[in-house]
Amino acid sequence: MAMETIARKDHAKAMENEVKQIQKQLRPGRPEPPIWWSYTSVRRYLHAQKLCVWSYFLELSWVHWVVFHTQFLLLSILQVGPVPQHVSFIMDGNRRYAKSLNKPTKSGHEAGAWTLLKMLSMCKTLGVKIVSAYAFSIENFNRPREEVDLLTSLLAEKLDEVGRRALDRKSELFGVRLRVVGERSMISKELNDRITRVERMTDGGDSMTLYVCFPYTSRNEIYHAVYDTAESCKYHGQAAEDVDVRSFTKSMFLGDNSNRCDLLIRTSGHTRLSDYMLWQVHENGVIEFTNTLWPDFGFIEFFVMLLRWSFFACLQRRELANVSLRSQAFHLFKNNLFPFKRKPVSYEDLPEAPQAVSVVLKS
Ligand SMILES: CC(C)=CCC/C(C)=C/CC/C(C)=C/COP(=O)(O)OP(=O)(O)O
Repeated sequence: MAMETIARKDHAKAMENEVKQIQKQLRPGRPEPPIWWSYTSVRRYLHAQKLCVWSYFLELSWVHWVVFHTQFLLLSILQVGPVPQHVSFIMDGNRRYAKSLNKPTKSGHEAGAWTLLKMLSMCKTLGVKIVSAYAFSIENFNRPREEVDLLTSLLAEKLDEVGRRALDRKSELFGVRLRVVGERSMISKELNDRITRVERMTDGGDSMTLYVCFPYTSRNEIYHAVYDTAESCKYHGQAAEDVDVRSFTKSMFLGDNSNRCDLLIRTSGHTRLSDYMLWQVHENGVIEFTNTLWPDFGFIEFFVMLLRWSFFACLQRRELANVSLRSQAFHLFKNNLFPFKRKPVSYEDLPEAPQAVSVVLKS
């Protein structure tokens, strides 16, 4: 037992040293290429329509500059309204994308990984605090061996890249904290160690958390939460009544962030959840489906979804505050057109505060 503890401590120490070394190597600015909020799908459309000249025009650096700043401006406008706290993606359609271009499956998954980086960069600019992505479901282990190996090695590679960018001050992803959640007992020890290393590297990130679900299914997560809760009750001698939704939610893979998925997006035309985020999408959460294949999913479509979400969040909040659109418009006009000063009310004139207040949400 003692030997085992010593060995575990040695292993943890060795990993910590390795992380420090990587951080040291990364610090003296070896910048990654910028993640342009590129317009791949627009360019692909132009190529398909044989409008290649326009496509080359989009490649010009000053056009890039204009597009980048327009996108930045639009996101800044969006920030005026409510912004989703947690955005989640079901990244579907990578293989169909590769097939449509007569390319190997690998290039589809690589393009998909790049799209995820683009979405991360956009979400971070917007101020989204949590992003999660379905990178691999437990059922995906039934795919051909070569594809499973390809996906696992791509994931390891891309996680390193996210880690590097998260530590690079010049990168759009600086300050991102990375977590890989799911049935990690199903992946090899080497990959688990590599993931843990990147997780530790990005531990200090406080601008956004990225949860990569790998290998994951919601039912498996719920099973683990039930199991852990039962075990904890047994250990602490608690009764079933002591378990509430809040503590149960906390014991899920996403911990404190398990109950807050505001916007879930699934690409490629399938309108099902495929056992993903069943617990996390809360009562006011919105699910968006689009026919676009994941690697083609770009700024415009994402922006429209965010705008729609923001609009409905505004309506919901107004409904909760019990203020009608008409009365809001009336007050807006009244206050702006006839800005009469109200008579000041002295503190003594106010009625006495009630002894107790009960707040009930109107159904
Ligand atoms: C940084 C990081 C975490 C990268 C993740 C890499 C990545 C994009 C993984 C997605 C893998 C996947 C199973 C996609 C589903 O498309 P599909 O293969 O089911 O395509 P299809 O619907 O066309 O068959």
